[in-house]
Amino acid sequence: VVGGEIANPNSWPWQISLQYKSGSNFYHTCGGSLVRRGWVMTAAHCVDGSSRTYRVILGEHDLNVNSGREQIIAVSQIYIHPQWDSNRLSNGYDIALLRLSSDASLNSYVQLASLPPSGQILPHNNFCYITGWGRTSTGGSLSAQLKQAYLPVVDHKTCTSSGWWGSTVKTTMVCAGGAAEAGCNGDSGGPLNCQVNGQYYVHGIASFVSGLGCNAPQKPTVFTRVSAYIDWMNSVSASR
Ligand SMILES: CC(C)C[C@H](NC(=O)C(F)(F)F)C(=O)N[N@@+](C)(CC(=O)Nc1ccc(C(C)C)cc1)Cc1ccccc1
Repeated sequence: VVGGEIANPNSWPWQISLQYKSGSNFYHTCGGSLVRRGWVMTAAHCVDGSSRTYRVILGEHDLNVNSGREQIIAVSQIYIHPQWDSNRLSNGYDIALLRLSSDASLNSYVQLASLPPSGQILPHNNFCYITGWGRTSTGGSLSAQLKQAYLPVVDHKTCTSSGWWGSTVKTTMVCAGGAAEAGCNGDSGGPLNCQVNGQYYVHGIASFVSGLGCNAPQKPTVFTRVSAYIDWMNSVSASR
């Protein structure tokens, strides 16, 4: 997250750290959201095509400190959207569901995300926050502690205009930010937390930022629009 501030610990209790194993260590690679006690929602590009071993950490705040609030659970199965194509990021479908090897325990540090109603489109400037442990500047380092940044929604009409993202952005995506604050590598898969009627809903999954810079002008952070994939998620997690 570029800009913004360190979040109050566990104030986004559905945020998870997705980590992959390399050698005998695990490394943070993406964010994600706990959507059911045994299911995490993240970006397809986070778990693409690799035969890696993944785990999720719930109740996390500082990646380098064990607070005792963390729950570390292995990923037992990965369900990537069937129309996802890693060579066609601009087609969308950048969404995946991770089945956990055991159910998370819900408490004040670990809670389920609220998902929006199917098809819901938020208005321009809707109040949202991005959260994550991603780079704190373009080419910078990851943040050890969870960060948050105010990222208001940029409507589709603005986001797809010339000078902005143009036709790269589809209606199955949500744009947010476009000023000094932005998502960056390592925030991928994490939530865009949007306030609707005083409650936070995970309305986006961090998908991509400009290759010119995480907070390049007129290139807001682009998220997978969660409300476009409610039926798919229900079909996957219902039967398993
Ligand atoms: C892994 C890629 C596919 C997605 C990755 N996503 C993120 O970093 C996210 F925003 F989700 F946190 C990203 O944007 N990676 N970049 C590497 C940029 C990138 O790949 N962006 C991008 C944008 C559009 C497209 C397609 C839709 C034209 C492909 C890649 C980050 C970056 C930005 C500036 C300098 C250095 C690194």
